[in-house]
Amino acid sequence: MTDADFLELTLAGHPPAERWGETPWLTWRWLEEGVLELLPRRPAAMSLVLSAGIHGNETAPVELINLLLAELMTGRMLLAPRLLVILGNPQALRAGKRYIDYDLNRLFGGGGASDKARDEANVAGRDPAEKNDHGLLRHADAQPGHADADPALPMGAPLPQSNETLRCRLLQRHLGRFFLPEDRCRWHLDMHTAIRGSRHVRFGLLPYQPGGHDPALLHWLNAAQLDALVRHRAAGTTFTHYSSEQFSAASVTLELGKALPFGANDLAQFNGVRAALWALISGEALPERLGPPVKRYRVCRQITRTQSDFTLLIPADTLNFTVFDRGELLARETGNEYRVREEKEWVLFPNPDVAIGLRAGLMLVEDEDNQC
Ligand SMILES: O=C(O)CCC(=O)N[C@@H](CCC(=O)O)C(=O)O
Ligand SMILES: [Zn+2]
Repeated sequence: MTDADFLELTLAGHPPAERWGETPWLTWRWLEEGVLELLPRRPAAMSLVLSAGIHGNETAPVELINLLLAELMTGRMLLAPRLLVILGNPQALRAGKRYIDYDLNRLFGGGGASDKARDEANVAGRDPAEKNDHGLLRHADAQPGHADADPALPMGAPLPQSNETLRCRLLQRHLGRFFLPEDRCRWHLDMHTAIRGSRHVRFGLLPYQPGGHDPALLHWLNAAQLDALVRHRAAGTTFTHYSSEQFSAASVTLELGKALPFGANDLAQFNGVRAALWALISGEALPERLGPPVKRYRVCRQITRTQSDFTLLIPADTLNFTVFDRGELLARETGNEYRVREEKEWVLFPNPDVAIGLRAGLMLVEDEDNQC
């Protein structure tokens, strides 16, 4: 595959003619569509999962990964960690859609706690009582391809098999196989882009980690010149929650700009992330932090759509990280109103087009105590 291109092959739906190969620094294996393992010849101090394209319309990080692979596969770049590269949802990437049947990033860990439980846990700042039941993908955490949940499927019912339920199980199996019991350092960087524009263009979301976050990961995020970091305060069903909870990986979801089609991205916006990623992978020193310190937030509440008449009152052109004042009405539905409770709250990922039971937005407060 040295001259071929991982992304091109994945989009074409063809495996490479050769399914393994080597350079002076590494050996590689195409494990299956969108899953490539690269192992350094020298002993590695880290096992790193690098994923993108969990949502098929989020293309900039996929292009970044492809540039990185071109360097590695031609022997121009050294490889320091054991590396598993994942293009999360090849069918959705081909279709240029967030997902085909369900939102893949609401399926990991078997569903488990409902979004309602996460909402309550965010307020209380604790893990929801309901924990994951592995292997069973449940309706409460899946997002059908239309705004309303399928009425034939009661909340909590097992999901029918689909592109995303299958892909989720497969990716979970790959993580289980890739991470080794003897690993001393496991990282997972899952790269996304936001649907709407953001006041902070490059930011990270740290999954809930009761024991706190790995200082080496926080240092790397700083060196990657991120503008902001958001700390989740409840367990979730994202890929990074899964790797963090199941494998004690230092995991982060990176959000790089706004979702655009392949070829329309300005990758120069992500030069900082690119430099830090290249340094991590080639085992070189991390770049210095430039500019102002990372702005820190934590999730204080999740807005969850629970009724069919749910109305989000946040205007469609509102940027992520727009601030709202105490008392402002954000959303309403029968029996429920979402108003800003804290003196100031910042909105993230407001989305009226989600299924009943799912997250329609996150509300954040500043997290200036640096307790990430
Ligand atoms: O812009 C949006 O509304 C969504 C962008 C996106 O896909 N974000 C991830 C964040 C995962 C997390 O909360 O850690 C997602 O929604 O899955
Ligand atoms: Zn995404």
